[in-house]
Amino acid sequence: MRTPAPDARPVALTIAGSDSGGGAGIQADLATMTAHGVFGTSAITAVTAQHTRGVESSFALPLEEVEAQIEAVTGDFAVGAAKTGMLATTEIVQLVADQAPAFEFPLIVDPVMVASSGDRLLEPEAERAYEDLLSAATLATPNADEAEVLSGIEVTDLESARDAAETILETGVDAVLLKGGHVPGETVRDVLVTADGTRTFEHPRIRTDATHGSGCTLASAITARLAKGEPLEVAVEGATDFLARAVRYYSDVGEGHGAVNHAVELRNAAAREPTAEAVQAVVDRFVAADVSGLVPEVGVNVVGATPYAESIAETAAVEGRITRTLDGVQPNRGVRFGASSHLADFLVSAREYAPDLRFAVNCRFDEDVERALETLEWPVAETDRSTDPADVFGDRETRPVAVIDRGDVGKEAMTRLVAEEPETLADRLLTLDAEVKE
Ligand SMILES: Cc1ncc(CO)c(N)n1
Repeated sequence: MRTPAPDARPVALTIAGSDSGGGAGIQADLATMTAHGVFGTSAITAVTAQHTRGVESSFALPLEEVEAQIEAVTGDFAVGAAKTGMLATTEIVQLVADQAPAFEFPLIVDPVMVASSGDRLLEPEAERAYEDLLSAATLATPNADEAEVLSGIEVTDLESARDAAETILETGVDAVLLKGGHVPGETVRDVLVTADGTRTFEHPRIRTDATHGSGCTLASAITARLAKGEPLEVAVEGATDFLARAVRYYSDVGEGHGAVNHAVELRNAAAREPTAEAVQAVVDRFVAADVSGLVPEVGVNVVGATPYAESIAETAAVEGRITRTLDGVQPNRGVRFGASSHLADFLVSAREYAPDLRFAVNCRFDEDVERALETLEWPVAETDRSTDPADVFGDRETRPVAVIDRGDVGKEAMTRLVAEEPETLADRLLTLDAEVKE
């Protein structure tokens, strides 16, 4: 028999409703906990028939069954943190409020009242019972509408958000994270208020309605991080960053707006090795074909971004670039993440507007290259220091495959090729090389 190799992980608990649509509720919570390396347990309060367009029906479980689930989990597991989501009825809110003082772990209360589709998920009478539950909680995570219900203060800006959060603190909850997603503006500001003060977490707003599951995902990310032992502010910062990516790279599922992507970080991490291998394969083709004729003074680099890359650290490139040798071209060192600065920065900026672009290579620019590009009739864009990447990559119809920079005093002229796939990138450079040699 084989020796088992147990994997001990922190445990988190979600007390929430089931979303048959998978984006929100228990399904979002468990996926988010898994994505954080935490073992997720659950107590289901209600079953909803739901999809990306709305809630078709909702059925609250008998109180004893909710209680039995919470007791089953807390009586056996070393729960590190718990969260509540949809609690559906006054009785369930009251049940959790009665149990919460005995919890030996932090409790995050996401006071779910209305789904992003506009459908109610809590009976209106239950709103008052939340005060009891909050008195035993570590953190409440209301959105602007829920904060208004809980505090009586309409949240329209930072100041009213702080006022509402401070009013909610009077219930006895240790901290309030008032989420800014529902407050208009180019920047989303989530305000964390505790007895010690206020801290704001800012993210550029993402132009999408695919926010189904965002509240559940944020609260679960905080819960998972607290279960792992992160201090509250660190957990909130990490969780808001996690959600920003989950929204930008949302799951385009269902006929409605889609759902947040709980797996982005996991998938991005898993894509690192294949991305580095793809860059290496492109480099190998350039070495085999000997692209010496296209190598500029500064050398050639090949950069590959993981599918959800937003920083240079998430791009792989040749350390020391590819340079000319006596017989052909050679990479100076291996492929490593964060090895390129210029070309990687170019690719990361392009990805702000063309997020499916994943690979780039730079090469020489001169009259021969310009002539070859004209013959090939590729879409070409021209940039200089002042060009905004939005103008180059913003429109999918006119997206260039080559971007030329004619250079400046002390700055070598350069061609950059981009592609969605590594093979396409290599084909393009080799085609250009052949055309230049014509
Ligand atoms: C089950 C469930 N919980 C929470 C939300 C909030 O989005 C939802 N839509 N469905």
